[in-house]
Amino acid sequence: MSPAITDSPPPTAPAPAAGDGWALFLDIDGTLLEHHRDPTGVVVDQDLRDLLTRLDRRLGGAVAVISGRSLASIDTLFQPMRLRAGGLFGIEMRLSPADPAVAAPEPPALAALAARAHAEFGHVRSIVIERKGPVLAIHTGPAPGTLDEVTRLAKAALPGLPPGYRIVEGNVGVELMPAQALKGDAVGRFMATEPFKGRRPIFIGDDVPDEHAFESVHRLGGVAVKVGRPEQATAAPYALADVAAVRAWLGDPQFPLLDRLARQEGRPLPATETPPRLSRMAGLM
Ligand SMILES: O=P(O)(O)OC[C@H]1O[C@H](O[C@H]2O[C@H](CO)[C@@H](O)[C@H](O)[C@H]2O)[C@H](O)[C@@H](O)[C@@H]1O
Repeated sequence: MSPAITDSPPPTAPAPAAGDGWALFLDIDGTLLEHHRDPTGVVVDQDLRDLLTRLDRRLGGAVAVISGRSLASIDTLFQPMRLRAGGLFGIEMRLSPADPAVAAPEPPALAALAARAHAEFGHVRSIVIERKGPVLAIHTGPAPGTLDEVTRLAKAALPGLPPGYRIVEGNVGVELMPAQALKGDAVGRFMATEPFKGRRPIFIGDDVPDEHAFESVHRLGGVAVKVGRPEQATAAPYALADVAAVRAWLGDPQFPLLDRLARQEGRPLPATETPPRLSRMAGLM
């Protein structure tokens, strides 16, 4: 943790400059990008590339995406950019932008489950089966009832998968993943390396796997921000309404929350001082 941030500044001290002492971790789908029925249908616009480039420069390179997508998928989306990234919930790590995207292998039992899912659900238009090596996603979208059926199939297959596999039920589907697929661990690995080391992490995410990262940044003295779905329980004490709000907040040249948090170190923000675009989740702080 950065001494410059953990040592509360005296009340009269100026707020630290926006780029000092912070590291930024961003989920992709539902946080930086609006959802699309087909995972390959989302498009990264030039504004987002420019925003990430500016943030990276401002935070001295301490910016990474932590996603359920594979590194190859992240590279395809953001090309020609090469981001620091934790892909497949941290199974595929790229700690430095110079590192290549190395794909993790698919266990045979998971390939067999993917084939079964295709046989059972391949005809359902709303269902998309995404094979990502050691992680299998079955996206159900908003179709009523299909989530239950898909979850039943995944649960029945679980005992046949390698030890440690688990099912994560997300907002619009299920993902089967090995034990080491934990976004919080990916954050921890970045935080142990330059240029993240000694900084204070911020994680912004919208879905169930992001909760592990929220808890991780809390342990590291950081800040967790949940996007959307205010009705869901979350470990994140801060909230942004949607993708547009995330991008507007990240794009604000003043970084208002960061400066304010630094001034308020160790004390919750009074409700009246909550910045307008970033609201605290009711009852969580
Ligand atoms: O951790 P994230 O960056 O949020 O990635 C989570 C999953 O995102 C993608 O799936 C989700 O978004 C798709 C595009 O909007 C949508 O079609 C799908 O229903 C959502 O589940 C991605 O395809 C997955 O591999 C990620 O695990």
